[in-house]
Amino acid sequence: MRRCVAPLSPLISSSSSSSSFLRQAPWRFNIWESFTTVIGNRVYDLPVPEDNTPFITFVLGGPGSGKGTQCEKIVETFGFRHLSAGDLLRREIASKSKDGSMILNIIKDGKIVPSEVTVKLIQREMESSDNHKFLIDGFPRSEENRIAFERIIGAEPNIVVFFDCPVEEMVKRVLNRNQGRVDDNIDTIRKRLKVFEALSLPVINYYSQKGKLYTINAVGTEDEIFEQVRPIFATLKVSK
Ligand SMILES: Nc1ncnc2c1ncn2[C@@H]1O[C@H](COP(=O)(O)OP(=O)(O)OP(=O)(O)O)[C@@H](O)[C@H]1O
Ligand SMILES: Nc1ccn([C@@H]2O[C@H](COP(=O)(O)O)[C@@H](O)[C@H]2O)c(=O)n1
Ligand SMILES: [Mg+2]
Repeated sequence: MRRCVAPLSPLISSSSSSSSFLRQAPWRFNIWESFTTVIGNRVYDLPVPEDNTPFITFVLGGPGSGKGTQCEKIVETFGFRHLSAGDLLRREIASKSKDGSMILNIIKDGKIVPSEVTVKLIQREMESSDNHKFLIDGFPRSEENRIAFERIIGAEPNIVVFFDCPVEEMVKRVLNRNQGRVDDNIDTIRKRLKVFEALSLPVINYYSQKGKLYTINAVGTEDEIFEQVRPIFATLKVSK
């Protein structure tokens, strides 16, 4: 069935905000319809759930590859909810929660926070969200992250988008970011790149083998890169 609806937000927010959807089996999440949605004067095909089942996109890539930048564009164009694992962890530090200082030390060292901590933060955001189309940015960073998500959330990603960027470009972008992040210095960047290669690349390969991976060449202007991203979301249709 195809319907023309505008604006986007009423489509994706729903009256019943059940938190039990996360506990359902992932193979039940495949009932989707395609709607034609008008945003401004442009028309896109969007995946729209028939009910409140989540549509989960993992967004992966090395430090500074442009995940956060492209997620903002996906949110603007396709109305997803953006959950950055790094931002959730930084919020814990800022709120001085019991895990805050442990998280800060790990981030300064470029290492990975225990999976249970990160997944619980993601779970809280997912369960309280009216929007069930999620971009989970910077997660999973390791096989341990991936397995903890499957165990705690009880779901797998529908798709995985990987921003493939050369190391020199990532280093240049991070060093120019200027957002006052404690990990945006050359020593921590080196450590993060090692962690990316040793722990994150195996996860990317895992999703490639499962046929869920979309690889984006992350070199170019932000707009050029988004033109590679756009068709992934514009044509997503999950058949009944
Ligand atoms: N295509 C691009 N060309 C040049 N600079 C870019 C591009 N995309 C993003 N940037 C800039 O590079 C920096 C890193 O981008 P961003 O924060 O989106 O990366 P990230 O993958 O989320 O990194 P991290 O994993 O460290 O959070 C930012 O300052 C951003 O403005
Ligand atoms: N799944 C994750 C994600 C992030 N971290 C820690 O946060 C740092 C910053 O993450 P960004 O995505 O904002 O770059 C990262 O280097 C890790 O220390 C994590 O532990 N687990
Ligand atoms: Mg980021």
